[in-house]
Amino acid sequence: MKPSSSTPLLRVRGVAKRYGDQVALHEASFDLWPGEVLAVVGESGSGKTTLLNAIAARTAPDAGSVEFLGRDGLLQDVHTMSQAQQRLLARTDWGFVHQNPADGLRMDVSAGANVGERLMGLGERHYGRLRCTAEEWLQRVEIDPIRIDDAPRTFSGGMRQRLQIARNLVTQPRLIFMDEPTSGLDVSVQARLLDLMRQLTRQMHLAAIIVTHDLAVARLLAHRMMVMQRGRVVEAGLTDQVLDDPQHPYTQLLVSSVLQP
Ligand SMILES: Nc1ncnc2c1ncn2[C@@H]1O[C@H](COP(=O)(O)OP(=O)(O)OP(=O)(O)O)[C@@H](O)[C@H]1O
Repeated sequence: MKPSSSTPLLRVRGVAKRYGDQVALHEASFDLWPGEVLAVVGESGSGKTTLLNAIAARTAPDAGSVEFLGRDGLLQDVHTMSQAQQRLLARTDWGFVHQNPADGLRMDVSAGANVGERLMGLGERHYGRLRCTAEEWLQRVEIDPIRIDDAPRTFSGGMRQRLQIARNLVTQPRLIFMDEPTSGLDVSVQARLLDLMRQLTRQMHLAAIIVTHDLAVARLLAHRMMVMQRGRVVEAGLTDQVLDDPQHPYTQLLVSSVLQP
């Protein structure tokens, strides 16, 4: 398809997934624009992670299409590309921040190597440049560069998450997927991480899809949100509009349960 100013970064149409008899995801469709942050919210088991994994080509959907706007300006279906193309996308234009940092980091190699690895994957071999870029990125995510040779298993939970973000952003991706990036962290650590994520997405004009069960995360980070219940998108819209004036009874319940003391 030819690019135009009305071409989204990501075009998702009718994506569906079942596990055996169980429908985990009914047809989901949406567009995501460059620099836009979309939150996917809903209770446990509502299909958020299934949707995220289907979009990020981590699992194959049973139906539907996911098209991504390449640097050549063309939309390409990520599920019909070769595995080599998918891998290239995953380590260049896309990032994936896991809920558990151990799934996204190499816990026993140095922080510097964790950040430099994606650059090396793109052909950078100059040790001095790799180290310098890793130091810059540690600083950007508020990790003291003095820790560059330490392994993430010696880091706190918040530091590990920030390192995961640095590792993903070093290749200047255009889209980042995040699966419950702040859950399991102390409230003050969460607040700092959210602040950092907001700052980086804005500075880098980075689009993001963030799966969260926490409406406060959506409120703080997302331009738009989608609410899921039992595998269906039941409401979607601008974040403030959805949270301040929820239309669907399930969204109303979610919002009111947060407001209750
Ligand atoms: N690999 C799998 N095999 C079988 N069923 C699965 C698998 N993955 C997910 N499911 C089922 O699909 C449904 C949606 O799960 P999913 O993990 O997408 O929900 P979720 O909203 O991300 O939940 P949570 O917030 O708990 O991670 C659930 O009923 C789940 O049990």
